Amino acid sequence: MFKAFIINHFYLISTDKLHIITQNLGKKFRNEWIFRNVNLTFHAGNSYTFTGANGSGKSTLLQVLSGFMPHSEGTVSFQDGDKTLEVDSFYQHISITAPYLELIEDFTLSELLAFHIKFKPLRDGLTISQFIDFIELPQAKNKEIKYFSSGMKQRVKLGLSFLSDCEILMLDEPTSNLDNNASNWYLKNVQEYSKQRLLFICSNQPSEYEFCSDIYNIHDFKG
Ligand SMILES: Nc1ncnc2c1ncn2[C@@H]1O[C@H](COP(=O)(O)OP(=O)(O)OP(=O)(O)O)[C@@H](O)[C@H]1O
Repeated sequence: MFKAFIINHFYLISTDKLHIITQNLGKKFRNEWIFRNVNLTFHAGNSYTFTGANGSGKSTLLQVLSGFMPHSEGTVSFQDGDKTLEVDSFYQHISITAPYLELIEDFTLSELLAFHIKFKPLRDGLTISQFIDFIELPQAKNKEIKYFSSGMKQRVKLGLSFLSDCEILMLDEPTSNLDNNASNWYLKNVQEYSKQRLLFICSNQPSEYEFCSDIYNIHDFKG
């Protein structure tokens, strides 16, 4: 019993390092509140999904949490142990895959990755060539991104989230444009590469988040 407590205690310490806390967080566009009174704490080592109808505010909440979009009331803070991080530094800890975030179309895949790793290195010292094998696109390494299919682009975006060396993954509609094979590739890797990290998913497809521990419906934050 005591041992279990100790193990649990250490588990909590080791996964609790980075966390995000929201207090009375709200966002409105003009006079329309998209969400209000969001009081949640998100811990590294856990996965969280936001569901809700089209236009309900999933992507908006994700962007507010990331610090990319300003909120209208309340607070969102990143805690690294006892330290509170500046909002300007949030991005260093996050990798986002979302339909509204575009890849640089004029680069080849190899050029894009060389550019990316100047800002966010890959985990475990992975090389560009290993990354390209991971996303299973070796034949496209010298092809310009503008000639990629939408599913190929989605693999690149997901690969960058899975393999970038950062603690927080934010995946908005992660399997959009993916065929069955690629959706299975996503499901296998999202579980593998979210271990010990903080994972957020915005989705209306249960198959994308079936493994997720905490699921929130945006409609619960309308009042
Ligand atoms: N920059 C903006 N200015 C004004 N309204 C916006 C802006 N961005 C989003 N909205 C509105 O906020 C609401 C929530 O949009 P959001 O994209 O967050 O929804 P969503 O739940 O992610 O939708 P979907 O499932 O279709 O992706 C929508 O009514 C949208 O029109």
